[in-house]
Amino acid sequence: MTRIVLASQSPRRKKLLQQIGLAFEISPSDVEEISSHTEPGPMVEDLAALKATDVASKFSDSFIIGSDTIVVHNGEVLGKPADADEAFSFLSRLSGTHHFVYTGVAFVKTDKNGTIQAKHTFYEQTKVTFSTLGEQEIKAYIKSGNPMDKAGSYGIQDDLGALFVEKIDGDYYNVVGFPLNRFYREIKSFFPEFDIMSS
Ligand SMILES: Cc1cn([C@H]2C[C@H](O)[C@@H](COP(=O)(O)OP(=O)(O)OP(=O)(O)O)O2)c(=O)[nH]c1=O
Repeated sequence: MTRIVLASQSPRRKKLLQQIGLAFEISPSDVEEISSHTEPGPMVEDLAALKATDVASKFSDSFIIGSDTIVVHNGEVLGKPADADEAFSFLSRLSGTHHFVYTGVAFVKTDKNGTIQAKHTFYEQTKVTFSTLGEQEIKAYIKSGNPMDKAGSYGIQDDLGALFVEKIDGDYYNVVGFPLNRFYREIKSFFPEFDIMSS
């Protein structure tokens, strides 16, 4: 059976793929995350493909999955905050307004010689609306440490992060970092040999 490799260090992505019963290995990529694309959708697809392709060079006869998540507020991309001050600035901007979370996913298939046989990418978008946050609430959340490794400085799945989200339009799991429903649909269309339900 073809080996499945998740090219990600994200504990959330690991948990979500375990949740659907997929058997996979983890091999994070340390490729520099720079894209020439400026539109968010193509940008996250490109970054996901960069990660998957980087890891693909180490695995023959494998199916490699890469992913990337960003937050876009008023047309501006918010990645992971550099420090607590930037986390404060990001969360202040998200307060009382909506933003979009984009996650790109890339599948790369390698053959027995390690050559890339197929590559497929897609992205999913979810609209998230925050309620109005007070300065003290933002500071308390930053103190918990949870925002620091997350795009836009929050985790919808965090104990306190969840309190800020008024509503979402789209896939919740896309916000967490991996769009499970779209992933399933794309696999069924493009790689029907992967029968997730009986893997
Ligand atoms: C908006 C949001 C993001 N995130 C996370 C998902 C991603 O892990 C992270 C965005 O950073 P990414 O660069 O997409 O991923 P990563 O660095 O964690 O892992 P890797 O590059 O190895 O795949 O933000 C949440 O966990 N919850 C949220 O609500």
